[in-house]
Amino acid sequence: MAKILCVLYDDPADGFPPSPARDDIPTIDRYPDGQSAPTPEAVDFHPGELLGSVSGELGLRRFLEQQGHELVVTSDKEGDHSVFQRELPDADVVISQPFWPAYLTAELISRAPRLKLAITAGIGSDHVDLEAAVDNGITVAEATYSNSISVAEHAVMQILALVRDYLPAHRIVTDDRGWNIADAARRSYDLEGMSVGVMAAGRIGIAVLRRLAPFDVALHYTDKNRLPTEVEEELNLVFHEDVHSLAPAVDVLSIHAPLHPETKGLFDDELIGSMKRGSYLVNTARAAICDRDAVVRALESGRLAGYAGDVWHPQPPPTDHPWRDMPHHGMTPHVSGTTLSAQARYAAATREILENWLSGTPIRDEYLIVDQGRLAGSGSRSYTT
Ligand SMILES: NC(=O)c1ccc[n+]([C@@H]2O[C@H](COP(=O)([O-])OP(=O)(O)OC[C@H]3O[C@@H](n4cnc5c(N)ncnc54)[C@H](O)[C@@H]3O)[C@@H](O)[C@H]2O)c1
Repeated sequence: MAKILCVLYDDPADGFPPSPARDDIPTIDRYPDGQSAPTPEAVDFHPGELLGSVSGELGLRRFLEQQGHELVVTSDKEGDHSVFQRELPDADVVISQPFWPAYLTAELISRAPRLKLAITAGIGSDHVDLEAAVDNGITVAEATYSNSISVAEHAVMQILALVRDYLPAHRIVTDDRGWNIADAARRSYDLEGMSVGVMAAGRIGIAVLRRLAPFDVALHYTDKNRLPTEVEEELNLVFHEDVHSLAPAVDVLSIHAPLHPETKGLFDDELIGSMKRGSYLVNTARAAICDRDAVVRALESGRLAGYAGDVWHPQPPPTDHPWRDMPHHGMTPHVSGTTLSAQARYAAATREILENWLSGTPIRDEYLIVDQGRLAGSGSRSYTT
Protein backbone atom coordinates (compact mmCIF):
# COMPACT_ATOMS: atom_id res chain seq x y z
CA MET A 1 0.00 0.00 0.00
CA ALA A 2 1.29 3.44 -0.86
CA LYS A 3 1.67 6.54 1.26
CA ILE A 4 0.66 9.70 -0.57
CA LEU A 5 1.81 13.00 0.94
CA CYS A 6 -0.12 15.97 -0.36
CA VAL A 7 0.88 19.59 0.35
CA LEU A 8 -1.89 22.11 -0.27
CA TYR A 9 -2.51 25.73 0.63
CA ASP A 10 -4.51 26.70 3.70
CA ASP A 11 -8.29 27.02 3.69
CA PRO A 12 -9.77 30.55 3.40
CA ALA A 13 -9.13 32.70 6.48
CA ASP A 14 -12.85 32.61 7.38
CA GLY A 15 -13.16 28.86 6.93
CA PHE A 16 -13.92 26.39 4.16
CA PRO A 17 -16.82 27.79 2.08
CA PRO A 18 -20.09 25.91 2.61
CA SER A 19 -20.98 26.42 -1.07
CA PRO A 20 -19.26 27.90 -4.12
CA ALA A 21 -20.28 31.27 -5.58
CA ARG A 22 -21.64 29.58 -8.73
CA ASP A 23 -23.56 26.33 -9.14
CA ASP A 24 -21.51 24.99 -12.00
CA ILE A 25 -18.60 25.67 -14.32
CA PRO A 26 -18.32 25.15 -18.08
CA THR A 27 -17.27 21.66 -19.14
CA ILE A 28 -14.09 21.62 -21.20
CA ASP A 29 -13.59 18.32 -23.05
CA ARG A 30 -10.57 19.29 -25.13
CA TYR A 31 -7.81 21.85 -24.93
CA PRO A 32 -6.98 24.16 -27.87
CA ASP A 33 -4.39 21.80 -29.38
CA GLY A 34 -6.83 18.87 -29.29
CA GLN A 35 -5.41 17.21 -26.16
CA SER A 36 -8.28 15.71 -24.20
CA ALA A 37 -9.09 17.12 -20.77
CA PRO A 38 -8.29 14.69 -17.91
CA THR A 39 -9.90 11.28 -18.17
CA PRO A 40 -9.86 9.66 -14.71
CA GLU A 41 -12.18 6.69 -14.22
CA ALA A 42 -14.24 8.81 -11.81
CA VAL A 43 -13.99 11.85 -9.55
CA ASP A 44 -15.36 12.29 -6.03
CA PHE A 45 -16.01 16.02 -6.24
CA HIS A 46 -18.35 18.49 -7.86
CA PRO A 47 -16.49 20.63 -10.42
CA GLY A 48 -16.38 24.20 -9.13
CA GLU A 49 -15.73 23.28 -5.49
CA LEU A 50 -12.64 24.55 -3.69
CA LEU A 51 -10.32 21.55 -4.09
CA GLY A 52 -6.86 23.12 -3.86
CA SER A 53 -6.91 23.95 -0.16
CA VAL A 54 -6.29 21.52 2.70
CA SER A 55 -9.94 20.64 3.33
CA GLY A 56 -10.57 20.18 -0.42
CA GLU A 57 -7.89 17.43 -0.50
CA LEU A 58 -8.02 17.54 -4.31
CA GLY A 59 -11.01 15.23 -3.90
CA LEU A 60 -8.65 12.27 -3.43
CA ARG A 61 -9.34 10.83 0.02
CA ARG A 62 -12.18 8.39 -0.73
CA PHE A 63 -10.53 7.02 -3.86
CA LEU A 64 -7.19 6.39 -2.11
CA GLU A 65 -8.52 5.08 1.20
CA GLN A 66 -10.97 2.71 -0.50
CA GLN A 67 -7.93 1.00 -2.00
CA GLY A 68 -6.14 0.90 1.35
CA HIS A 69 -3.62 3.66 0.64
CA GLU A 70 -2.66 6.32 3.16
CA LEU A 71 -3.28 9.99 2.35
CA VAL A 72 -1.61 12.71 4.43
CA VAL A 73 -2.67 16.27 3.59
CA THR A 74 -0.95 19.29 5.08
CA SER A 75 -0.12 22.93 4.43
CA ASP A 76 2.78 22.83 6.91
CA LYS A 77 5.78 22.64 4.58
CA GLU A 78 8.75 24.68 5.84
CA GLY A 79 11.56 23.47 8.09
CA ASP A 80 12.72 20.19 9.63
CA HIS A 81 9.77 20.03 12.01
CA SER A 82 7.08 20.66 9.40
CA VAL A 83 4.54 17.92 8.74
CA PHE A 84 5.83 17.72 5.16
CA GLN A 85 9.42 17.02 6.18
CA ARG A 86 8.42 14.66 9.00
CA GLU A 87 6.14 12.59 6.74
CA LEU A 88 8.46 12.58 3.71
CA PRO A 89 10.96 9.79 4.62
CA ASP A 90 8.45 6.95 4.06
CA ALA A 91 6.27 8.62 1.39
CA ASP A 92 5.88 6.91 -1.99
CA VAL A 93 4.21 9.86 -3.70
CA VAL A 94 4.38 13.61 -3.08
CA ILE A 95 1.71 15.89 -4.53
CA SER A 96 2.33 19.61 -4.45
CA GLN A 97 1.02 22.73 -6.13
CA PRO A 98 3.10 25.62 -7.51
CA PHE A 99 0.88 28.06 -5.60
CA TRP A 100 2.09 26.62 -2.28
CA PRO A 101 5.12 24.65 -3.36
CA ALA A 102 6.66 21.89 -1.27
CA TYR A 103 10.24 22.45 -2.39
CA LEU A 104 11.64 18.97 -3.12
CA THR A 105 15.33 19.78 -2.98
CA ALA A 106 18.10 17.28 -3.69
CA GLU A 107 18.74 17.09 0.04
CA LEU A 108 15.11 16.26 0.85
CA ILE A 109 14.99 13.73 -1.98
CA SER A 110 18.03 12.01 -0.45
CA ARG A 111 15.99 11.65 2.75
CA ALA A 112 13.05 10.02 0.92
CA PRO A 113 14.27 6.59 -0.23
CA ARG A 114 10.75 5.32 -1.06
CA LEU A 115 9.78 8.31 -3.16
CA LYS A 116 8.87 7.21 -6.68
CA LEU A 117 6.43 9.84 -7.96
CA ALA A 118 6.18 13.63 -7.59
CA ILE A 119 2.96 15.07 -9.00
CA THR A 120 2.49 18.77 -9.66
CA ALA A 121 -1.21 19.53 -9.30
CA GLY A 122 -0.91 22.34 -11.81
CA ILE A 123 1.87 23.22 -14.26
CA GLY A 124 5.52 23.99 -13.58
CA SER A 125 7.66 21.48 -11.72
CA ASP A 126 10.63 23.71 -10.91
CA HIS A 127 9.93 23.27 -7.17
CA VAL A 128 11.28 19.74 -7.69
CA ASP A 129 15.04 19.41 -8.20
CA LEU A 130 14.69 17.72 -11.59
CA GLU A 131 18.32 16.64 -11.71
CA ALA A 132 17.91 14.85 -8.38
CA ALA A 133 14.68 13.30 -9.68
CA VAL A 134 16.57 12.04 -12.74
CA ASP A 135 19.38 10.64 -10.57
CA ASN A 136 17.00 8.94 -8.15
CA GLY A 137 14.60 7.39 -10.66
CA ILE A 138 11.67 9.54 -9.51
CA THR A 139 8.89 10.16 -12.03
CA VAL A 140 7.76 13.80 -12.16
CA ALA A 141 4.36 14.43 -13.72
CA GLU A 142 2.17 17.49 -14.00
CA ALA A 143 -1.36 18.36 -15.13
CA THR A 144 -0.32 19.72 -18.50
CA TYR A 145 -2.76 22.25 -20.01
CA SER A 146 -5.05 22.14 -16.96
CA ASN A 147 -4.57 25.83 -16.15
CA SER A 148 -2.84 27.23 -19.25
CA ILE A 149 -5.88 29.24 -20.35
CA SER A 150 -6.48 30.34 -16.74
CA VAL A 151 -2.99 31.87 -16.70
CA ALA A 152 -3.34 33.38 -20.18
CA GLU A 153 -6.52 35.16 -19.07
CA HIS A 154 -4.72 36.48 -15.97
CA ALA A 155 -1.79 37.77 -18.04
CA VAL A 156 -4.11 39.56 -20.47
CA MET A 157 -5.99 41.06 -17.52
CA GLN A 158 -2.75 42.30 -15.97
CA ILE A 159 -1.45 43.73 -19.26
CA LEU A 160 -4.64 45.78 -19.58
CA ALA A 161 -4.59 46.72 -15.89
CA LEU A 162 -1.02 48.05 -16.18
CA VAL A 163 -1.36 49.90 -19.48
CA ARG A 164 -4.66 51.55 -18.48
CA ASP A 165 -3.44 52.05 -14.87
CA TYR A 166 -6.59 50.37 -13.58
CA LEU A 167 -5.60 49.65 -9.96
CA PRO A 168 -4.74 53.26 -8.92
CA ALA A 169 -8.01 54.42 -10.54
CA HIS A 170 -9.91 51.79 -8.54
CA ARG A 171 -8.19 52.92 -5.34
CA ILE A 172 -9.29 56.52 -5.97
CA VAL A 173 -12.86 55.24 -5.67
CA THR A 174 -12.46 52.83 -2.77
CA ASP A 175 -9.63 54.18 -0.60
CA ASP A 176 -9.48 57.92 -1.33
CA ARG A 177 -13.28 58.26 -1.85
CA GLY A 178 -12.15 60.89 -4.38
CA TRP A 179 -12.79 61.99 -7.96
CA ASN A 180 -9.57 63.53 -9.32
CA ILE A 181 -9.73 62.58 -13.00
CA ALA A 182 -6.19 63.79 -13.69
CA ASP A 183 -4.83 61.45 -11.01
CA ALA A 184 -6.61 58.58 -12.73
CA ALA A 185 -5.55 59.58 -16.26
CA ARG A 186 -1.93 60.66 -15.81
CA ARG A 187 -0.46 57.18 -16.47
CA SER A 188 -3.32 55.66 -18.45
CA TYR A 189 -2.84 54.61 -22.12
CA ASP A 190 -4.62 52.54 -24.75
CA LEU A 191 -3.14 49.17 -25.63
CA GLU A 192 -4.26 49.66 -29.24
CA GLY A 193 -1.32 50.14 -31.57
CA MET A 194 1.32 49.01 -29.07
CA SER A 195 3.79 46.18 -29.70
CA VAL A 196 3.27 43.22 -27.40
CA GLY A 197 5.67 40.31 -27.10
CA VAL A 198 5.70 36.99 -25.33
CA MET A 199 8.80 35.20 -24.19
CA ALA A 200 7.92 31.56 -24.94
CA ALA A 201 4.92 30.70 -27.05
CA GLY A 202 4.03 27.35 -25.50
CA ARG A 203 0.52 26.54 -24.36
CA ILE A 204 0.15 29.74 -22.31
CA GLY A 205 2.15 32.08 -24.54
CA ILE A 206 0.21 31.22 -27.70
CA ALA A 207 -3.08 31.62 -25.82
CA VAL A 208 -1.98 35.11 -24.75
CA LEU A 209 -1.09 36.00 -28.33
CA ARG A 210 -4.44 34.72 -29.59
CA ARG A 211 -6.36 36.67 -26.96
CA LEU A 212 -4.48 39.89 -27.70
CA ALA A 213 -4.79 39.75 -31.49
CA PRO A 214 -8.24 41.45 -31.54
CA PHE A 215 -6.79 44.47 -29.68
CA ASP A 216 -5.06 45.61 -32.87
CA VAL A 217 -1.55 45.34 -31.47
CA ALA A 218 1.65 44.23 -33.21
CA LEU A 219 2.47 40.76 -31.88
CA HIS A 220 6.04 39.52 -31.32
CA TYR A 221 7.45 36.38 -29.75
CA THR A 222 10.52 34.33 -29.08
CA ASP A 223 10.68 30.62 -28.28
CA LYS A 224 13.35 28.00 -28.63
CA ASN A 225 10.80 25.96 -30.59
CA ARG A 226 9.55 28.17 -33.42
CA LEU A 227 5.80 28.06 -34.14
CA PRO A 228 4.52 26.63 -37.44
CA THR A 229 4.55 29.14 -40.31
CA GLU A 230 0.76 29.02 -40.66
CA VAL A 231 0.34 30.15 -37.02
CA GLU A 232 2.87 32.96 -37.50
CA GLU A 233 0.99 34.07 -40.61
CA GLU A 234 -2.47 33.74 -39.04
CA LEU A 235 -1.54 35.99 -36.11
CA ASN A 236 0.91 38.14 -38.05
CA LEU A 237 3.69 37.33 -35.57
CA VAL A 238 7.19 38.77 -35.62
CA PHE A 239 9.61 36.04 -34.53
CA HIS A 240 12.79 36.96 -32.59
CA GLU A 241 15.74 34.58 -32.34
CA ASP A 242 16.13 35.37 -28.64
CA VAL A 243 14.81 37.51 -25.83
CA HIS A 244 17.63 40.03 -26.31
CA SER A 245 16.13 40.91 -29.68
CA LEU A 246 12.53 40.78 -28.40
CA ALA A 247 12.90 42.99 -25.30
CA PRO A 248 13.86 46.30 -27.01
CA ALA A 249 11.29 45.78 -29.77
CA VAL A 250 8.09 45.80 -27.68
CA ASP A 251 6.08 48.06 -25.36
CA VAL A 252 4.70 45.16 -23.34
CA LEU A 253 6.46 41.87 -22.62
CA SER A 254 4.77 38.87 -21.02
CA ILE A 255 6.91 35.97 -19.78
CA HIS A 256 5.69 32.39 -20.30
CA ALA A 257 8.81 30.20 -20.18
CA PRO A 258 9.47 27.55 -17.54
CA LEU A 259 12.08 28.24 -14.88
CA HIS A 260 15.18 26.18 -15.65
CA PRO A 261 18.90 26.89 -15.95
CA GLU A 262 18.45 28.77 -19.26
CA THR A 263 15.86 31.19 -17.89
CA LYS A 264 16.89 31.73 -14.26
CA GLY A 265 17.75 35.40 -13.62
CA LEU A 266 17.36 36.23 -17.33
CA PHE A 267 15.60 39.57 -16.78
CA ASP A 268 18.45 41.41 -15.06
CA ASP A 269 19.47 45.10 -15.10
CA GLU A 270 21.00 44.69 -18.55
CA LEU A 271 18.05 43.01 -20.26
CA ILE A 272 15.42 45.19 -18.60
CA GLY A 273 17.66 48.20 -19.35
CA SER A 274 17.47 47.32 -23.06
CA MET A 275 13.66 47.74 -23.03
CA LYS A 276 12.06 51.02 -24.13
CA ARG A 277 11.57 53.59 -21.37
CA GLY A 278 8.08 53.10 -19.97
CA SER A 279 7.73 49.42 -20.96
CA TYR A 280 5.45 47.03 -19.11
CA LEU A 281 6.64 43.63 -17.90
CA VAL A 282 4.23 40.87 -16.87
CA ASN A 283 5.46 37.63 -15.37
CA THR A 284 3.03 34.84 -14.60
CA ALA A 285 5.72 32.19 -15.29
CA ARG A 286 8.17 32.05 -12.37
CA ALA A 287 9.54 34.90 -10.26
CA ALA A 288 13.17 33.76 -10.42
CA ILE A 289 13.21 34.38 -14.20
CA CYS A 290 13.47 38.04 -13.13
CA ASP A 291 16.14 39.53 -10.89
CA ARG A 292 14.04 40.71 -7.93
CA ASP A 293 15.94 43.92 -7.25
CA ALA A 294 16.47 44.78 -10.93
CA VAL A 295 12.66 44.93 -11.28
CA VAL A 296 12.41 47.31 -8.32
CA ARG A 297 15.20 49.52 -9.71
CA ALA A 298 13.59 49.65 -13.15
CA LEU A 299 10.21 50.71 -11.71
CA GLU A 300 11.88 53.38 -9.59
CA SER A 301 13.90 54.75 -12.53
CA GLY A 302 10.94 54.70 -14.96
CA ARG A 303 12.55 52.16 -17.32
CA LEU A 304 9.50 50.03 -16.52
CA ALA A 305 6.15 51.85 -16.31
CA GLY A 306 4.61 48.81 -14.65
CA TYR A 307 5.26 45.25 -13.50
CA ALA A 308 2.62 42.64 -12.75
CA GLY A 309 2.30 38.93 -12.33
CA ASP A 310 1.39 36.42 -9.67
CA VAL A 311 4.62 34.52 -9.09
CA TRP A 312 7.02 35.23 -6.23
CA HIS A 313 10.14 33.72 -4.77
CA PRO A 314 9.95 32.21 -2.25
CA GLN A 315 6.30 31.35 -1.87
CA PRO A 316 4.84 32.56 0.35
CA PRO A 317 6.96 35.73 0.19
CA PRO A 318 7.94 37.45 3.46
CA THR A 319 5.78 40.42 4.51
CA ASP A 320 8.68 42.77 3.70
CA HIS A 321 9.28 41.39 0.18
CA PRO A 322 10.14 44.50 -1.91
CA TRP A 323 7.61 43.58 -4.62
CA ARG A 324 4.80 44.28 -2.17
CA ASP A 325 5.76 47.97 -1.97
CA MET A 326 7.47 48.84 -5.26
CA PRO A 327 5.83 51.57 -7.37
CA HIS A 328 3.44 50.88 -10.25
CA HIS A 329 2.97 47.18 -9.68
CA GLY A 330 -0.13 45.06 -10.11
CA MET A 331 0.97 41.88 -8.34
CA THR A 332 -1.45 39.27 -7.03
CA PRO A 333 -0.69 36.20 -4.93
CA HIS A 334 0.00 33.09 -7.02
CA VAL A 335 -3.59 32.56 -8.05
CA SER A 336 -3.83 32.66 -11.85
CA GLY A 337 -3.58 28.90 -12.29
CA THR A 338 -5.81 27.96 -9.37
CA THR A 339 -9.18 29.35 -10.33
CA LEU A 340 -11.98 27.03 -9.34
CA SER A 341 -12.28 26.16 -13.04
CA ALA A 342 -8.62 25.13 -13.16
CA GLN A 343 -8.84 23.21 -9.89
CA ALA A 344 -11.49 20.87 -11.30
CA ARG A 345 -9.15 20.03 -14.18
CA TYR A 346 -5.92 19.60 -12.26
CA ALA A 347 -7.63 17.61 -9.49
CA ALA A 348 -9.00 15.28 -12.18
CA ALA A 349 -5.57 15.05 -13.84
CA THR A 350 -3.93 14.26 -10.49
CA ARG A 351 -6.44 11.45 -9.98
CA GLU A 352 -5.78 10.18 -13.52
CA ILE A 353 -2.00 10.13 -12.89
CA LEU A 354 -2.52 8.30 -9.58
CA GLU A 355 -4.88 5.76 -11.18
CA ASN A 356 -2.23 5.02 -13.81
CA TRP A 357 0.66 4.82 -11.38
CA LEU A 358 -1.17 2.67 -8.83
CA SER A 359 -2.38 0.23 -11.51
CA GLY A 360 0.96 0.13 -13.35
CA THR A 361 -0.46 1.55 -16.59
CA PRO A 362 1.43 4.28 -18.49
CA ILE A 363 0.98 7.91 -17.51
CA ARG A 364 0.09 10.08 -20.52
CA ASP A 365 3.23 11.24 -22.27
CA GLU A 366 2.09 14.88 -22.18
CA TYR A 367 1.90 14.77 -18.36
CA LEU A 368 5.49 13.56 -17.97
CA ILE A 369 8.39 15.85 -17.04
CA VAL A 370 10.89 13.25 -15.81
CA ASP A 371 10.57 9.49 -16.25
CA GLN A 372 12.95 6.54 -16.25
CA GLY A 373 15.95 8.66 -15.34
CA ARG A 374 15.61 11.38 -17.98
CA LEU A 375 13.52 14.34 -19.08
CA ALA A 376 10.45 12.91 -20.79
CA GLY A 377 7.22 13.93 -22.51
CA SER A 378 6.46 17.65 -22.08
CA GLY A 379 9.58 17.94 -19.93
CA SER A 380 11.94 17.08 -22.76
CA ARG A 381 10.48 19.90 -24.87
CA SER A 382 10.41 22.64 -22.25
CA TYR A 383 13.05 21.96 -19.59
CA THR A 384 16.80 21.49 -19.26
CA THR A 385 18.45 20.03 -16.18
N1 LIG B 1 1.13 31.42 -12.60
C1 LIG B 1 0.61 30.22 -12.68
O1 LIG B 1 -0.33 29.88 -11.97
C2 LIG B 1 1.17 29.24 -13.69
C3 LIG B 1 0.36 28.16 -14.08
C4 LIG B 1 0.83 27.32 -15.09
C5 LIG B 1 2.10 27.48 -15.60
N2 LIG B 1 2.87 28.53 -15.16
C6 LIG B 1 4.25 28.70 -15.68
O2 LIG B 1 4.18 28.90 -17.08
C7 LIG B 1 5.17 28.08 -17.71
C8 LIG B 1 4.73 27.78 -19.13
O3 LIG B 1 3.57 26.98 -19.11
P1 LIG B 1 3.00 26.35 -20.46
O4 LIG B 1 1.81 25.53 -20.09
O5 LIG B 1 2.87 27.37 -21.51
O6 LIG B 1 4.22 25.39 -20.80
P2 LIG B 1 4.66 24.81 -22.23
O7 LIG B 1 5.55 23.66 -21.91
O8 LIG B 1 3.47 24.58 -23.08
O9 LIG B 1 5.50 25.99 -22.90
C9 LIG B 1 6.75 26.36 -22.49
C10 LIG B 1 7.45 26.99 -23.68
O10 LIG B 1 8.66 27.58 -23.22
C11 LIG B 1 9.60 27.43 -24.25
N3 LIG B 1 10.93 27.63 -23.68
C12 LIG B 1 11.57 26.89 -22.75
N4 LIG B 1 12.76 27.40 -22.47
C13 LIG B 1 12.91 28.50 -23.25
C14 LIG B 1 13.96 29.44 -23.45
N5 LIG B 1 15.10 29.35 -22.76
N6 LIG B 1 13.76 30.43 -24.35
C15 LIG B 1 12.61 30.50 -25.05
N7 LIG B 1 11.60 29.64 -24.93
C16 LIG B 1 11.74 28.64 -24.02
C17 LIG B 1 9.35 26.03 -24.77
O11 LIG B 1 9.88 25.84 -26.06
C18 LIG B 1 7.83 25.99 -24.77
O12 LIG B 1 7.28 26.41 -26.00
C19 LIG B 1 5.26 26.86 -16.79
O13 LIG B 1 6.50 26.19 -16.92
C20 LIG B 1 5.09 27.46 -15.42
O14 LIG B 1 6.35 27.85 -14.89
C21 LIG B 1 2.43 29.40 -14.22
